[in-house]
Amino acid sequence: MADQWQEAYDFAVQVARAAGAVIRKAGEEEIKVQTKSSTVDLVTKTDERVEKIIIGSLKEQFGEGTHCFIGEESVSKEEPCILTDKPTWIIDPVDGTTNFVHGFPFVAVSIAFAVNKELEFGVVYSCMEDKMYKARKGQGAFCDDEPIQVSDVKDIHKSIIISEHGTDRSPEKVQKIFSTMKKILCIPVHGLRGSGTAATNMCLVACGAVEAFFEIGIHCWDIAAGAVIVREAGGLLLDVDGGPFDLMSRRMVSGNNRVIANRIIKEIEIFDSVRDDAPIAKK
Ligand SMILES: Nc1ncnc2c1ncn2[C@@H]1O[C@H](CO)[C@@H](O)[C@H]1OP(=O)(O)O
Ligand SMILES: [Mg+2]
Repeated sequence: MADQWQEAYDFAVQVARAAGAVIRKAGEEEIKVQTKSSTVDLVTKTDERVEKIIIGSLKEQFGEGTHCFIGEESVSKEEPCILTDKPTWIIDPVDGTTNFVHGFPFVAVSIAFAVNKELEFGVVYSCMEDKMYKARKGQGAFCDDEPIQVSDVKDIHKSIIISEHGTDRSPEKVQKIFSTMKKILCIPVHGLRGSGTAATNMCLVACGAVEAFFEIGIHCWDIAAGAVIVREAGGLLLDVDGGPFDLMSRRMVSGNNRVIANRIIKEIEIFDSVRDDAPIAKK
């Protein structure tokens, strides 16, 4: 059964490419913006439309009842966000919505597939750059069909680290985020970056452009596909406290190796975040 999910993997690549073309076209037209959890948490008709296209194509191909779906826009309409043992697609139709709205050219379609709660493959299409990142468990990671690998830098002083500011603007959280960034910058590292899309950030770790990406507040759909790509490129995933990575925890460090990841973890000021799979009343 080694190739059981090959058809699904190939189909996910096709669907991501088609979704990216829809996003590129929508970016040329007027974009109407709405907000979700706060005034800086943006959503557009394109996010909803592209998610419907992706889930519609997958349901048509693989049947309605057998596969489950966790999609950013469906979850924000209160559909459940629970990972079960069933084959499950985890989808962010437009990762980097703020970038999309502003014309900042990093926007990704992220599609992952998990079975028995284990990620089988991930596809990230960085649609403005037209770069297709993909990985399947045990088969390596690729960008536009070329194998990719994490960087071999072990000296933190020679690293670039990526993170994001998130959408929570409470001064206490912003203070912790900036305090962490200040400490990392002053190690010192070569640089701090942020592309505005978690999925793309993970691909930048996977292809060796940066050494690590960490964030608290991201959701499972932002990082599920990237998680497979980072692992298959030789990198690792950890919790921000150094423990095992938990896809639903909304916390993650992805690094090229443990030396770099551990050094970053030493500086991270952790703040609370409500798990993706928490009961809806708690969110
Ligand atoms: N509350 C949150 N805190 C931190 N990052 C978030 C977030 N909600 C979404 N993100 C994601 O983190 C990156 C930027 O911070 C984007 O990938 C963004 O995804 P989105 O564009 O799909 O919302
Ligand atoms: Mg996202």
